[in-house]
Amino acid sequence: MIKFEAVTKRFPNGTTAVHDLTLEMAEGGITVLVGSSGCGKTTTLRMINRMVEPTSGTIHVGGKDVLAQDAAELRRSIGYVIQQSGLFPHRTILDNIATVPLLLGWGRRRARARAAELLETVGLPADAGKRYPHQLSGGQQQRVGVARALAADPPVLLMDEPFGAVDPVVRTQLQDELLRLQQELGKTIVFVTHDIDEAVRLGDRIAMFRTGGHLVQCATPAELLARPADDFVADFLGAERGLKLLSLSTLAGVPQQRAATLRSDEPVAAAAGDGRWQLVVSPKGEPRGWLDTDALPARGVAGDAQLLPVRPLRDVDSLLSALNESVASPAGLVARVDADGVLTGVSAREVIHDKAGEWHGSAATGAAPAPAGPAETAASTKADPAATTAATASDADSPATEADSPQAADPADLTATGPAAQPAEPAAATKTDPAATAGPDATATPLKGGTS
Ligand SMILES: Nc1ncnc2c1ncn2[C@@H]1O[C@H](COP(=O)(O)OP(=O)(O)OP(=O)(O)O)[C@@H](O)[C@H]1O
Repeated sequence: MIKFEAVTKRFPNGTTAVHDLTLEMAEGGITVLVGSSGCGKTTTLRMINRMVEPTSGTIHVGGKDVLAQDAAELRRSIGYVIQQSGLFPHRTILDNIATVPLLLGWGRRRARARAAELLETVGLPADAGKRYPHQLSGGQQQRVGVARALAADPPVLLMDEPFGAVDPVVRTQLQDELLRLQQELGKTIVFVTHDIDEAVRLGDRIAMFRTGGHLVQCATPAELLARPADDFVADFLGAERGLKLLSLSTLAGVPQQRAATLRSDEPVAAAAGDGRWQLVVSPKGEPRGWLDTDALPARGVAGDAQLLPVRPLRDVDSLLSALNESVASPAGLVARVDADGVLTGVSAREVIHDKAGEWHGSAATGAAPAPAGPAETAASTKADPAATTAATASDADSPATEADSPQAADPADLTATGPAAQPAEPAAATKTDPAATAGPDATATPLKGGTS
């Protein structure tokens, strides 16, 4: 969908921001550009919609040379989302979202109807449409920024650190939303971030740059983590890259075994001889907590206060979560539940660790990763709901396979003159210059799912 061929960008002050870049970005995928500050990510992104003109080389979008197209038209046809959302402060949310359709001459009624539809798409309530940007939280504003970029249904979205200014919780929510939307819409997305975790979570492919605008490696997240091209990439990925790799596989292929359970909503009487750790479940079968029977007087009665916390995981949860939980679990067992939260079995720490090692090995050798689909955990993994006790923790080894700012531009100017009136590359324009990033065309044009 997007093809860079021998592209170089040298700014008038002599800085080479991008050096001889040849890179292809697949249709319908998320390509994440990562690298340390000043390595040319934003410049690369902005050359796609000609907010920055390449010094040499060619860029094709959808088979067409961008330099052969009208710059303003090109910008309106490509979604663009920036860090500070770049909303117009004196325009309502609906009008902000409707900006590009209006510029494209859709007519007010149709443009607003589309804007209202998009509010819902990005998970905002309908009444948010009447508000002004300052009346929304930062995270909500970013959603509006995404909605605005999607307004004219562009095939390509450019996203420049769109979630950089929100707290980690909101950031994760926005990433989830983006992945959900991407499954629905299948856009070609180019996403800039300096956060490698974000890149691993979102990217189908990750392009890593180093200072001077050099592309060092472009690969899938698993390839990158398992086989970094050089020390620079390995350092950037960090000492925990082996663990990060585990975030890319799920628990689905990990064998389960039946759990020693006690079914009760009430304080429970621990039965002797059932092993040290028992999982107390509700009458419906939802895990409530671990019970250490050794800590009880013989045949003693346990109240909720004696239950140790359990954090059950589903098949879609990552191996990383499983490893983490297996370490945290007092029993060394991970409780597994189905989509309704009902216990299906437990997996032992050792089993999870082995699976993690296998996954790492296959990624490192480039072998196709074992499919981690739910099929591997057959329904037979379910513990018998009628059972109050079954295997004990000591059975763990058994192979239980049963188991930019709004001030940027005056909206009036926008509608009057259209984005085309803005120079593609304003003097001294940098990505922190709101006027450069949130100009009408900027707004006119600037959004993959994962396991937890
Ligand atoms: N308009 C400009 N004029 C001169 N130099 C520029 C201009 N825009 C960017 N640069 C320089 O080009 C290099 C690449 O900048 P760019 O913004 O593309 O990097 P980046 O990887 O996106 O950085 P960051 O992660 O800090 O946002 C930097 O050295 C920057 O100072």
